[in-house]
Parts: sequence; C-alpha cells; structure tokens
Amino acid sequence: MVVKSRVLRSATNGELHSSVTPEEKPKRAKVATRGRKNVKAAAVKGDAEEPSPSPQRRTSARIQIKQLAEKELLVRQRVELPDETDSPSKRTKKNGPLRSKRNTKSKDKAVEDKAVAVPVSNDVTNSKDGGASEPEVCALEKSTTADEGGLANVVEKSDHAKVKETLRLFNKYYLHFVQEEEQRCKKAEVAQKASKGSKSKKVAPEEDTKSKRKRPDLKAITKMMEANEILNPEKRIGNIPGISIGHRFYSRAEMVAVGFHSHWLNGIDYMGLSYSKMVIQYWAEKGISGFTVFKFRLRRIEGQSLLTTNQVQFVYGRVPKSVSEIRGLVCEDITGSQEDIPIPATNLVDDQPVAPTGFTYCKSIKVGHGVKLPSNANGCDCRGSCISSRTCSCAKLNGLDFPYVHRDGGRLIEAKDVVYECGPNCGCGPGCVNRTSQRGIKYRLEVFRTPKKGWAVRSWDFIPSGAPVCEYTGVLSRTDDLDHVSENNYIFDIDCLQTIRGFGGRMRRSRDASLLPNNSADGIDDQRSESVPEFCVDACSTGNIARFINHSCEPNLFVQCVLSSHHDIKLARVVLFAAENIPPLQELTYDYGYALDSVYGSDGKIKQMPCFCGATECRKRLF
Ligand SMILES: C[S@@+](CC[C@H](N)C(=O)[O-])C[C@H]1O[C@@H](n2cnc3c(N)ncnc32)[C@H](O)[C@@H]1O
Repeated sequence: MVVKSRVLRSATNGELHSSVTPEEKPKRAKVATRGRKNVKAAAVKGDAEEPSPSPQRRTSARIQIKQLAEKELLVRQRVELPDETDSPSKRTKKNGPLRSKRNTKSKDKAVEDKAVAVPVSNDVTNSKDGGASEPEVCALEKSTTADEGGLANVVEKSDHAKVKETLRLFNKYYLHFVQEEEQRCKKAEVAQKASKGSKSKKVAPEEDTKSKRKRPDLKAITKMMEANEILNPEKRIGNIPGISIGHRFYSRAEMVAVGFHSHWLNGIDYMGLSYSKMVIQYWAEKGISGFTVFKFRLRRIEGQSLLTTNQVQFVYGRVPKSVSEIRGLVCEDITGSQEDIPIPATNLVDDQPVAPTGFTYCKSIKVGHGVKLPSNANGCDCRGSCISSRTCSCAKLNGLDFPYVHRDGGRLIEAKDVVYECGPNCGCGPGCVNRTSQRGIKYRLEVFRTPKKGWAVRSWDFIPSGAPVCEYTGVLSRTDDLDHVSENNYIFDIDCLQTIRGFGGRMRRSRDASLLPNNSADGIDDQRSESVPEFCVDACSTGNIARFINHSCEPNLFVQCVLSSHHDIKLARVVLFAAENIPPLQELTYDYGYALDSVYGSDGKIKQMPCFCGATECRKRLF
C-alpha cells in the first residue's frame, strides 16, 4: 500500500451556548468562564468575584458610556493602534460595509434603546501583537439535535467545514500581514542604521512608519469584514453552529472571524431590548482591582444540556510536566537522541504494553539503491540572512516573495505548489527564514497507541498554523522497485505534480506564478500523462516520527513539497505543516489522499481499508 500526500480539508464539530439557569448559576457560571484564559474583561472578572445576591445596582446610561469609553481608552493604551486619535465612529466608517452594518447601533443608540449588554465576548487585553497568545477555550454548551441523521447531519457538517475554512482564511491573511509588518520593521531598522551613519536628521524611521503600523490580526479581520468573509456576522444568543465545546481560539481576532465576538476590542457586546428576556438580571459592581465589573445572570435556553467542567477544561487531557508524569510510558525516546527533543512512546491500550518496534529511527532521508540525487542548485548571493525578495534569487523562485514569516521560528504563509528554500550553495546562513523546514523538530511530540489505528502522534505543545512539524523521512526509492512489495503501509509517493494539478479528488492549489524554474504552468500540465510518481520515500524499516502519523478525512496537517538543495520536483522533500492552530494533545493527521477503489491487491481485486479517523466528515474508508 502506498501512503499518499494530501492537502487540507475541514473542521471539528459541535455547537455552543452561553447561558445558565438561575438555580444552577453559582457553580456553572464559574465553570463557564473559568475555561477562558487570559480574561480580564469586566464580564469575566465577575467570575473571580462570586455574583452578589445583594440588590441589583443599575448604572445610568451616562455612566455606562463613560465606563465604556474609559475601558476603550485603557485597552487602546495597551495595544498599539494606527491612529491614536481615531474615534470609534471614524474607525467604523473605515471598515467597510459589513462592519458598518454591524455597527449601525452605536453605543449611544444602544443606550437610548436601554440596550441590555450580553456577555458575548471576553478578553479585551489580548497579546500585543494579536498572534498566538493564550488560547481562549470555548466554555459554551453543545446543543442537542433532535434529528441526529440525514439532513441534520448535512447541516452540521457544512457548519464545521465553514468554521474551519474561515479560521484558515483568517490565519492566511494574518500571516500575510505579519510578513508585511516584518518587512516594515526591517526597513525601519535599516533606515535607522543609515540615519545614524549620516549626520543629516532627514530620516525619522519610527515617525515615518508609525502611521502605517497596525496589528496584523486586526488587519486580517478588517480585510475579512470588507470582503464579507466573517462567518455568522449577525449577533445572536445561543450556539454558534460549527463550534464545539472546548474549541480553543488563539486570538480575539479569530473569535471575530467566526462571529463569536462582533468586535475585536470590546469585552462586552450588547443587543437590543428585544433580547432582554434572555437576561434575567444585570448589574455593575466595583471589582477588587478597582474596575467596574458588569455581571449578568443568564437564562439557560430551553433544551440546552448541562455543561460540565470536563467538557470545558479537559477536552484534550493534560500535558505531562516531566517524564515521570507520563502515563503508559513504553519508550523514553524513540529517536535514540537523534532529535533535539526526545519523542516518548506511550501505550495505555494493550494489556501487555510494548513500544513501537521493527524500524530504525533516522532523522534524515537515506538515498536508496538506484537513486541518484541531482547536483545542488545554484544558490542566492545573499549574506547572513535573506532579506530582500527583490534581490534574493530563491525568493524569486517563490513568486518574488519569501514563503515564510519569521514569527514563531518560521511559519509558511500558505500552502504552495512548491516551496523553494535556500540550500547548500546559497550565501545565507542557517538562520535564514527561507530555511525554515530544515531546522528539525521543534515541538514536543509523543507517539501513542490507539485502539483502532495502531500508533499515532500528538504534540504536547501548541503548534501554530503554518509551522513545519516534520519531514517524511525514510529510504528514497524508485516506485518501480517497490511494486513487488505486497504489504507496506509506510510508502509515501513523491507526487508533487499530482498535488499541483489537484488529481485524484485532491484540492487543487492556487497556481503559483513562478511555478518551476524551467517549466511554465502549461509545461506542468503537459506532463499529465507522465504523472505517475517515479520516486517515493519508504519509511517501513527506516524512518522518523512522520511514519507514525495517521490519516484523517479532516486533517490538521498538510503536505508541502519543498526543494532546498536541488530543483528536481520528482525528488522533492515531503514536509508536513500545520494547516491550522493545533492545540496540545490533539492527534496530528494528514490526508493520505487515496481515491476510493484505487488500491488493488495482488489478486487483482480492489482493496478496501476502513477509516477510523472519527471526523464528522469521514469517508469511512482510507481507500
Ligand atoms: C503510515 S502508517 C501510520 C502509523 C500506523 N498507525 C502505525 O501503527 O505504525 C499507515 C497505517 O496506519 C493505519 N491508519 C492510518 N490512519 C488510519 C485511519 N484513519 N483509520 C484506520 N487506520 C489508519 C493504517 O493501517 C495505515 O495503513
């Protein structure tokens, strides 16, 4: 059997809610907010301070406006905004039709309406750069669906897919703007150095660029608002389709992207009086640190099931703090110290737990018999680190840009046909951003035993979208040479051309302007008939952690062909990247990319293998 490469697909499942019945209030209200980390917004602060049963204190409209303005000012001091004097109304106008529509009720109008604030949102003080900060766990309730099959399933399926797609789109925009920001900073740095050298005080880079500065996450959100790409733009009370309990958001902006928050800044949102029947009671109190704390007593929506602490906090389990804490440890390091970070194996499944055996760990590709690697390509002339995409010849191959951003040790901005990295003949050093996938494994991975899929892989660390996880290593072989092998579950065909063209039901990638140095896009299409992969990586007897990564119909990794030393796409390196923000302990998976009924046994009959990925959109078969 052949394990084939694949591209990303869609998301996780579920729905949510935010209310509690008055009787259940003290316990569950606490649960509902405790899962949300990094929470300093007024509504959530209320969590730390048990809602008081004392008489309700109403706050006048004037005071409410003042408090909101104070809060906004406070937040604006903590995050860098492009124009310090911009008023909220001015910003609304800038943000396009959708934003305008959603903000048609200004704060003043809300107060006129005697609007009831609803704690749709939480933290107002996210990380300064808006990047992957502390995750925010969805502490909301999964609603029960009366009809578990048929149509209901279809609706649910597409909701989850939409959430996943929206978050991926957001992360793509986000990384594009991160790149823009990194380039701006670099320019400013260079200009500053130049101005230090010269006596004239003509350049004031900080001042010069300050007006252009804006957080990449906010830019991404603005872009999505302008393009009407925000999911669930209408405010609502109750569950948001496609988001399950325990879903982790990694920035406030992600929550805005899926419609969980309607504003990236405000901690508390409001809805008109018509919704007042949902809020039993609200009041304001002085919190322990002097802030005004708004508290809300919400009514549980009819039919909504109970929410438990487990659902909110322990969806993925607990990350061990040391080797002694690892349950079911069967091997301390399957890599035999080859990787910088040990990879333990655990087995809590078998009665007599054993470690993975039958292979030799090898962190890099071994060139097999009958395979000759092409000579190294000419490199770029950059020094130290590649900075200018206009002068770096490797950047030119990537469509006149670097495919990675520096953030988090290097993240791929988006999946590409091929990524051209700097190689042995390049003038830059190992720290160059365009060598991101060559730096080895940087997350704490674990091989663990599953009941139905054999071994599997997960990470103890959060993995941000676009981060390289590992290369698929093994013996680089000719596919013809392995044709006679009947049972080998660890062969990865190097089928970049199929990936590029979207063959076999695969998602076609957006065409890269600079595709291959000597091949036009048409040239690649011409090779359609010759697209049977000539080479593969066989990880059966020799391989690395990638050989343990299972297939999923809704994967969180994607396969990226990378060329770093030579430029022969038939022998490209196969690297697995995070397709989305991956929370700790979630199984790492990619789509093996089999077309159904495409695998034949030695008897000439179609072979089938059941899929146990457990995804809502599972095809039920691997092939
Ligand atoms: C590359 S190996 C993955 C690691 C493997 N689970 C192991 O124990 O070594 C591929 C094999 O894992 C199993 N596998 C992977 N994903 C699966 C899935 N979604 N459902 C069922 N089996 C799966 C199949 O036996 C497949 O041929």
